[in-house]
Amino acid sequence: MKKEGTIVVVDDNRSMLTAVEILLNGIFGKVVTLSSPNRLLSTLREVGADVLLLDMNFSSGINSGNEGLYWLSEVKKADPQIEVVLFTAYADIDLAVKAMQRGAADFVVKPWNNAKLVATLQAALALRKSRSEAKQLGDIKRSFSPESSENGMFWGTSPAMQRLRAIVEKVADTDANILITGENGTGKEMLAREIHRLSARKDELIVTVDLGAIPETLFESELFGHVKGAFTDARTDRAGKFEAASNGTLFLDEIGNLPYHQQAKLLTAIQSRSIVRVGSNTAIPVDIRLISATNRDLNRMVAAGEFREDLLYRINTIHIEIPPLSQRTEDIVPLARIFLKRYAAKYGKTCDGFDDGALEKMLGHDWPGNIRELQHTIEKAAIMADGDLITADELLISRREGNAAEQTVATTTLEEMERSMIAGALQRHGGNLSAVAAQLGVTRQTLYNKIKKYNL
Ligand SMILES: Nc1ncnc2c1ncn2[C@@H]1O[C@H](COP(=O)(O)OP(=O)(O)OP(=O)(O)O)[C@@H](O)[C@H]1O
Repeated sequence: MKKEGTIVVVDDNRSMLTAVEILLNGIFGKVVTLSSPNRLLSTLREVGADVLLLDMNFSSGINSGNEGLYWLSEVKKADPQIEVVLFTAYADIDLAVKAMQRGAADFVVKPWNNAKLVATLQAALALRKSRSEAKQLGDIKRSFSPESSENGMFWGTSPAMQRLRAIVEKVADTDANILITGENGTGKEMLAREIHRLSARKDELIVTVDLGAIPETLFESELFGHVKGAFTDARTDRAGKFEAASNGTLFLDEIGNLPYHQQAKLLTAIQSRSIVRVGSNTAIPVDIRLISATNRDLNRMVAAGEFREDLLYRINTIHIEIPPLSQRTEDIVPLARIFLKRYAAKYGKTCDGFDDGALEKMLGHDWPGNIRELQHTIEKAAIMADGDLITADELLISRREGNAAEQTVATTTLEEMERSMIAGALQRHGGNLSAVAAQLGVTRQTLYNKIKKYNL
């Protein structure tokens, strides 16, 4: 067989490096070894690497795999086409999942099996070739079709979603303000985008504002813009989200998190259909279609004096409540199949279905994190999958069992665990919400909600 492909191997254990070099030299076109990642980026460039075999832990660092993750992202930044296979002494599923989510092609656990290591590197090399061909093809295709419906919304067959779909089809093409409610991860943002796509404004922008995530001091300038000199950092005139969304759709996510005193400013803009940039006196007309979303009970908040009734009245001309996944069980398996197809393609896996045990496990779980939880579970399963069918063991979900009293105890413990995990991550990342959200695998919004919930 023709020897091809350039493989770079980085590991600080020299005897291991020699063993791998001898093994791979007989199989690949060129093998380059490095005992430290210091010159990694320049070496990859100089030798034109196809695949990098990267150790997750270097003896100088802590054995947390962070150094490997760091180099993985540096390499992908420098050349997204290089395939990276991670070498780890720890059969740590979470680390492997994290690495693959950040673009690694696969991972091999030490002590390694020679045949498995070679097969994994060969698969990564083949992946690199087919990706670069697909990229060329994709570039050509994209130039002909500007819209991609690849990750579109799945409605499913449950009566609840069918009813909801009928409402959406009726109202999408009007300018009615829509309020979408539902638990975390039920697909509120996805539905907002679908409504925009079905509306006459579909060729204009849908601009999303995460109301829970804007610092109080920046609220007005983010939403309404500012003029030069309005405050110290205002060096130029700048439009806000309302103006950016003009002629299109403004999606106000987590509207229930908007502090009370700012609700009046939002109401004024919606009512007058105009905004005034901070530091200016001139009203600028804006033509927006408003969609808002929250997982909180706004009627209860109104009753508790936390949400303005007049604002609620304005934003919920049409109210759509998305049911939790546990109330649309007929949609679980079809959704899981959609996600499996997506992630098997992403991670170059051949699995294309679930065995009976996996189906039973999926249907027996109540999915408190809804579609997002299902999606993450299937992504992890696709990463871990070895065969053609996903098995129950590859679906890493926790069953909720036991009587009600036991469940309460379990929930409290889980909440405590969650609180301390978030608190720890916040401390580690110096309060940087984006970094914490990325580490914990949740959206900034979910993180924000939990920070509020746990008073962190
Ligand atoms: N009907 C659907 N079909 C396919 N994928 C979906 C559907 N609904 C949600 N998803 C996927 O589930 C994930 C969560 O969806 P989304 O962010 O819209 O939920 P959300 O209710 O806005 O969550 P949160 O309240 O936490 O912000 C996304 O990755 C989305 O792509």
